[in-house]
Amino acid sequence: MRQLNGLLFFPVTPFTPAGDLNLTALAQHLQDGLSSGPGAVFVACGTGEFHALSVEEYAQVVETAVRLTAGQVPVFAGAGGPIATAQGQARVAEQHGVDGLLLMPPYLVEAPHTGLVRYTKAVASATELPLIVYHRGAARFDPQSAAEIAQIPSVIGLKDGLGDLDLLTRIMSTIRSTLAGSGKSFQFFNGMPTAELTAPAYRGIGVDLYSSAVFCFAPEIALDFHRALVGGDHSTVERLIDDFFVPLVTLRSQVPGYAVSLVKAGVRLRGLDVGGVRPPLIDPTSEHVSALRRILEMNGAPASQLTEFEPQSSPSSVAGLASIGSEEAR
Ligand SMILES: O=C([O-])C(=O)C[C@H](O)[C@@H](O)C(=O)[O-]
Repeated sequence: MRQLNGLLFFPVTPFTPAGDLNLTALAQHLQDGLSSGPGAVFVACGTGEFHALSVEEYAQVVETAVRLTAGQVPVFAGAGGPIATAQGQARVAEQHGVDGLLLMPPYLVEAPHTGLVRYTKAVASATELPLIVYHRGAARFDPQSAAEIAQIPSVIGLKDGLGDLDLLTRIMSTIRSTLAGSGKSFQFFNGMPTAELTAPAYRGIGVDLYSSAVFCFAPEIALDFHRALVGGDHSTVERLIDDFFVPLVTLRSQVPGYAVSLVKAGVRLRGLDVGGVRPPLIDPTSEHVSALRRILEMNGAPASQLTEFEPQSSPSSVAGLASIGSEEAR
């Protein structure tokens, strides 16, 4: 397949107020995102609450994404969990015509590198699809094991969500020398939560591609940042980091899981009702949603499109954190 480029769109998965899959809202969300010109669509991944989808829902999300995208850009789908589940997802995604898979880290267990290599090979053996391996959580490779998976013919890339640039530089170097002369091209991705914040640092070690969850709810800001970064417009990069991404990450860091639930709240704030998140994630408190609204407004996100939002949960564990507001949001 052709090399990926541009800004990578990781859509949310909308739910109805009753908590069911909302395919109508998903179609709208995909159309909105596609109209802003992403480089690829990655459905049912972290931002898309991969961990919370049933087998049937996964198939519906993938089918909708492939149909709506209609070949404009490549579509990748998440796959993971128990080997048989990941293999089943890979087959379903392949039947629906996706262009590739993002292999999610295994849950719960910690495994040695040899086990992670075997896991990757087992999923790869079930499909013809190209695979990008997500380097995050329990899936921590060292340079040698990363080079081993890079030699699996269908593995085309590594998406780093660890943020250890020392390790990643050594992994990249080992993969480069391992694949030298093989003719195989291999891509690296910055897959950190709110990847824009670290995008300049990743670019410094040669990783230009990154996933953007912000693209879901503020595509104009995500694209301005991407253009500035690619074009070497340092003052715009710094301005957006200072005025938008740092306040957003400060807010995001208040509660585990906000990397996803704040994104969903952001999509709602911009006018599309994509519902809340499924447990174990929780929706942001109304104070945190107000802080997000302020961050958007201060960065020129049109206020006229902002809609009110009633959070579904305000657990006591976050009540004391609700003070994040005008000061920190600035
Ligand atoms: O699986 C996922 O959704 C991601 O890892 C991508 C996110 O878009 C992340 O990079 C972010 O929050 O910008």
